[in-house]
Amino acid sequence: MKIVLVRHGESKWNLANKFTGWTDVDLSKQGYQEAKEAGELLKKEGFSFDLAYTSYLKRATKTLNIILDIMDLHWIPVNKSWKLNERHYGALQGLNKAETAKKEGAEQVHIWRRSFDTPPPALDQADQRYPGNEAKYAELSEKQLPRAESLKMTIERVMPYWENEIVPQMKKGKKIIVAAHGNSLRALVKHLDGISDSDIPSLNIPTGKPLVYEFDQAMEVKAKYYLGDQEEIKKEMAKVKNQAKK
Ligand SMILES: O=C(O)[C@@H](CO)OP(=O)(O)O
Repeated sequence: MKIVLVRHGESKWNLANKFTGWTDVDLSKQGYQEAKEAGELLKKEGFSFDLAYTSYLKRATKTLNIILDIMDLHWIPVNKSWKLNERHYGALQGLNKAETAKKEGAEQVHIWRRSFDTPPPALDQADQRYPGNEAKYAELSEKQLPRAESLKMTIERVMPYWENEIVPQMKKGKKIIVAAHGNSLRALVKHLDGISDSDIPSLNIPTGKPLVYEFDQAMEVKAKYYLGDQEEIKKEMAKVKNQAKK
C-alpha cells in the first residue's frame, strides 16, 4: 500500500513570510508552478490515484486540482475536510515571521512555530479572523472552532481523520493522494515516523514536493521518500526552517 502526501505550493503569504494558519490565501505564481511540477513528476514516475483528500483552504485544493489536471485525473472523488486544514495560528495570523521574531525574540517565535504543545496567542472570539465568522466552518461546534492550535491540538483532529477516513480506504486498495499543509502534514508524519515530542521541532516540510509512504498490510511504514531532486528538497526544508530569520 502506498500513499502520496503533498504540501501545497508556495502561497502568497509564504512569499510575504506571514503566519497564515486558517487564512485562505491563494498560491503565489511560484506556487502554481510548484503544483504543476508536482503533477508532472507524479505522472513521469508512473503514479496514479483513484481517491484524493484535501482541506478547505484554496492553496491546498488548488494544488490538488492542478496535479489532477496534469495527470488527467479530474474524475476521481475528492474529499475535503477542515480537519486537514493548516494548524490555526491564532493571533499571529497575518504577522510577518521575521518582524515577530525581532519583536518577541527568536526563541519565542521558534516555540510558537515548532514546539509540540505550546499554542500561539489565541484569537479573541470578537476578532474578525475568528473562523466562526466564515460560512465554510458553519458545520463546526463552538468547541471545535479553534482560536489557536498547538501541533498537539492539530494532531487531535488530523489523526482521527487519518484513522477513520483515509486508512480504511487504503486498506480497500484505493490509491490515494492527500494535499494538505505544513503543520497538518507534520502531525501525520510525526505519527507515521514515530517522531518523539522532543524531536518534532526539527521537522520541516517543503512546499509542492510529493512525499511517498509505503506500508505493509499491518500499516507499518516500509519506505518513505520524497520524489524529485533530493538536494533541492533539503534546501527547501532549510528555507522553511529559517523563515523567521529573514
Ligand atoms: O504560516 C503557516 O501557517 C505555516 C505554514 O506556512 O507556517 P510555519 O511553517 O511557520 O508553521
